[in-house]
Amino acid sequence: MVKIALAQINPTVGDFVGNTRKILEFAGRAADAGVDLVVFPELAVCGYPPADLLEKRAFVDRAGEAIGEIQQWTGIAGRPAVLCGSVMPSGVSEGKQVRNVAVLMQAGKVRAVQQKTLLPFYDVFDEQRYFEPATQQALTSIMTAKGEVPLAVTICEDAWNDKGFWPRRLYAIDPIERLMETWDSQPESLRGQAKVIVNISASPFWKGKQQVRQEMLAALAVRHGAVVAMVNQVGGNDSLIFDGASVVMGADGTLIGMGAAFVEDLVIFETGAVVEEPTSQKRDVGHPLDDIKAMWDALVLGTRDYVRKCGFSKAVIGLSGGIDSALVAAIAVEALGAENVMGVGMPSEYSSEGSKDDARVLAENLGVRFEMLAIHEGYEAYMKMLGPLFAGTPFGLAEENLQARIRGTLLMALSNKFGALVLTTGNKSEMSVGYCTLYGDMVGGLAVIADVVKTKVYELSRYANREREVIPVATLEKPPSAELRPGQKDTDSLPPYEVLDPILEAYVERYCSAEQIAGEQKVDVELVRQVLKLVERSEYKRQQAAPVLKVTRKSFGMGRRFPIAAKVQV
Ligand SMILES: Nc1ncnc2c1ncn2[C@@H]1O[C@H](COP(=O)(O)OP(=O)(O)OC[C@H]2O[C@@H]([n+]3cccc(C(=O)O)c3)[C@H](O)[C@@H]2O)[C@@H](O)[C@H]1O
Ligand SMILES: Nc1ncnc2c1ncn2[C@@H]1O[C@H](COP(=O)(O)OP(=O)(O)OP(=O)(O)O)[C@@H](O)[C@H]1O
Ligand SMILES: NC(=O)CC[C@H](N)C(=O)O
Repeated sequence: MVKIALAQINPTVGDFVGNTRKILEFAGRAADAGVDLVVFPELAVCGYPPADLLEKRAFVDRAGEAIGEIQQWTGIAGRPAVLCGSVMPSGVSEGKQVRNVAVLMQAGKVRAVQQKTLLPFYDVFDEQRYFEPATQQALTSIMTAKGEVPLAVTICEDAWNDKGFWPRRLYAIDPIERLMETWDSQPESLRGQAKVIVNISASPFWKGKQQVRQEMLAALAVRHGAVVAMVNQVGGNDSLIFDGASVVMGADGTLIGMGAAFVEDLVIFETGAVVEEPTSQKRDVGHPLDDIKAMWDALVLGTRDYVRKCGFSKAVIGLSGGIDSALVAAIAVEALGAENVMGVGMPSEYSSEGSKDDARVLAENLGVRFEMLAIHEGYEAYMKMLGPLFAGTPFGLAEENLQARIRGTLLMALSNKFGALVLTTGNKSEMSVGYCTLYGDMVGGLAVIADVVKTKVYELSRYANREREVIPVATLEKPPSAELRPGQKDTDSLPPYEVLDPILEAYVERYCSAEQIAGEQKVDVELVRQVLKLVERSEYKRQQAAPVLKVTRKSFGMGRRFPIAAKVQV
């Protein structure tokens, strides 16, 4: 019988002092609950993903010092063992300098160090760039009042290669299978005990991911007849949002415990020869996972953590009266508080009265400060300067984009003056086809909804209105328009979003061909090709864009790398 706590914490990358303090605080709470072992996520002492910070020797040394402090904490009698993710020198003369490890500490000593075996290298992950993989796995154990309890310790991706679950596996090795084989060759006294697989993770969110994790861990539990306990990091680190939602699976594959999603949590469960009910929260267990709610919560957490971990508390947003800026403002208010969000209306001569009113009503509904800065005079001044060069040319994109750029300049001026981060409002549909202006509406520090296609922007906006009308109905109902020339509508340049979005999802997220998409969506292949050409032609914009909060399997940014100066056939 062993009592284990999963400490689902929100570390900040590189903040060894703050992270260690948090680890010891959670360890203390777990100790008060009388657990034998408290488990922290992958790389908990330094935060995940540390990226090229791992190449700095001082960074790795500081991780060692943090582990030393935690080890010391376990030295006081009656305190639980601690299993914690860290980085350590690999000590090999050939190969990578560092290793990604789970360190088991008890009674003031390091009892075991298990190195990560499977290093993910796809999408947003780049672990093979830094870490030396483990070549072997060993069972470990902790001492409890009732004797020695064996444990199979793994690190995140180590659990993601089960042959029974994945139709095509990425790696030839299955560390869990190896550990379970070792289990069966243990001395009789240990072999008789319930099998426990502990997985320390930093597993970022995307829509549908919680379901995949639960199904995968359930499959592992059943195949090996083991309790599987996965502790996940929580919090936003740049583009990645970690949802927590740590999981305890019974040996029969039923979900017996789960951490709350998108907040820190401590999940405590007991297990022995017979799996018992967890003693901790059973929140979320058995509830259907709602994609829109999960995306909303993810965007709120991602925005809050990005702004705060970058040292800001306030945000400024251009409010056009349109749906994108309205949604971003609603997310920002939930993330930062209304008192920390400022909305700015910047009408031009092409802005409709309705749009100006909608922006004001939105700000009132949200309770945020709202200022109006008309851009007409500034626009006239620019046109006067450019007059000699533009003489004789028709009004066109240059003049349209100038309006967006004046707005961008004003927002950045407000940011500089008042120390508020500019939140950029472009959605994934626009970012895909390049329907946005460089140094104009693309300015800003964080692209909050650039992984949300326009049709989902509407769904999220309706979710924002779940309790009361926050986003004005007029904003939800009017046809999308950039209002950069008289009577402009998005559909002048693009197919309707109901047609466009499925094409984009198929191409951007699943890499389907034009023919596949045309067949799948029952649309003209030439229309599909036109859209795909826009996507290919606007890669340069995406590579200059602010970091995008990732909420789908394939978002723009570090997990989707395409050349710019290339000739791509679609
Ligand atoms: N390969 C490359 N690498 C680096 N830079 C490259 C480039 N190709 C062009 N460029 C540069 O980019 C410029 C063109 O890009 P850019 O100036 O941004 O503008 P552009 O893409 O020509 O126009 C912006 C489009 O977005 C629409 N818009 C704007 C604002 C808001 C919204 C909305 O609904 O939210 C829509 C607008 O109606 C228009 O259709 C070129 O003049 C050139 O300087
Ligand atoms: N009149 C305006 N006042 C303030 N900000 C504006 C104005 N027009 C555009 N912006 C800013 O530029 C962004 C791009 O807006 P635009 O209206 O061109 O396109 P959109 O994609 O329809 O966005 P939205 O749905 O927010 O209107 C807006 O989200 C907003 O942040
Ligand atoms: N940190 C990791 O090893 C993460 C990889 C894992 N497949 C996940 O997405 O959860």
